[in-house]
Amino acid sequence: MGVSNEVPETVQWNGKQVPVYPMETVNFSKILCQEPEEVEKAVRICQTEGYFYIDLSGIDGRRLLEDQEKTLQLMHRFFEAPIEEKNQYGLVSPHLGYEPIASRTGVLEGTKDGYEMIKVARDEIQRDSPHIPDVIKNSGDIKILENAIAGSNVVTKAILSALSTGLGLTGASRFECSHRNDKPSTTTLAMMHYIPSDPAKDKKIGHQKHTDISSLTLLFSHEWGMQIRPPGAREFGFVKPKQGCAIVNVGDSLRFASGHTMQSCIHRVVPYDYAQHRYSIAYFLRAEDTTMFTDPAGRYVTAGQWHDEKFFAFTTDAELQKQAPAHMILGGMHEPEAEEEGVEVIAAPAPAPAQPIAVV
Ligand SMILES: O=C(O)CCC(=O)C(=O)O
Ligand SMILES: [Fe+2]
Repeated sequence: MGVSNEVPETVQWNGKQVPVYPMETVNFSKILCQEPEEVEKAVRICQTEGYFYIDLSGIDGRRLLEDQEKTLQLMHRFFEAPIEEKNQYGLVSPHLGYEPIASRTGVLEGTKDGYEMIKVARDEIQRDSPHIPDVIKNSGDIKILENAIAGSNVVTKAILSALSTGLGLTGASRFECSHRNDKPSTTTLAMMHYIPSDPAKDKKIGHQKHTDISSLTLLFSHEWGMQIRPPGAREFGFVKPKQGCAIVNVGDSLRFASGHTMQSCIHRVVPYDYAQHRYSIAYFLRAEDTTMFTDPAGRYVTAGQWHDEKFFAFTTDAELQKQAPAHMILGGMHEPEAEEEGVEVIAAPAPAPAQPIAVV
């Protein structure tokens, strides 16, 4: 089934009408029971769109919503702390530690990003003395982070399992078998704070366009700002935060593991209300480091290598990033030409060079 081009709603933003794209909703309680209709629906959505709301408002999911509210309070305390305290360990590895504002390319040409972020890896929180800044490391904090990670793991694993079932995968070919809980991976909880910014004058703005490295991303935010570009769509549009729901994105690893039949969701973040602070929590469920995939260039790579290369492309300066193969930032997803990006027209990605960019 194709993606509908109908956009039922628009909002006035940055001097023009911008679409608000519809998103289907998958019910978590039904997925937990692997109800065939819901499983089929999840598979169809992943193959055609690559994003959906997951309804967590039932008894099985709402404790996770409560965990996220507690995580939000912890984030406020963390982001209000002095920079030396937030940066106590720096960025220990790409999926663990603190990244200050302007560490990456921003959403507009010539800008840096407009968010700071603290990441707590799933593997790390289970160590005796995890690298977590002291400001959020008392026993209550650790429990909150642990609950947020464990709850997000249950939700994303249930979805992954439903997708395996829906595709008729059995035994070792099921997706869960490359996402085992006790095997090393870059799976992580990323907590982000976007600063207020005005696209007309500020130079630290939003979050650049990309697809996620992950297999599945579970995203929580109360504020507007997330924009997606549905497969084949000519422009970015907003997605509405929906009460009782999180957003699920298909990322590159699942796209690759599905033989490139699932859609990786192209998205970015822009300041919706220029005066507003925005907070988001993303759980990136990633494949075991040693999982092998064929990437969009036909290379046989490990999940760990794809992660490191793409992270390097995200954080390198804008000029070098343009030299990265276009398939790196967008996971092999294609965009229609002459796109209108919704903030200003940004040059189409440079043609892919013959060689992939260096591995960090
Ligand atoms: O902040 C958001 O809503 C999205 C963040 C995001 O896309 C990411 O961290 O990969
Ligand atoms: Fe993302």
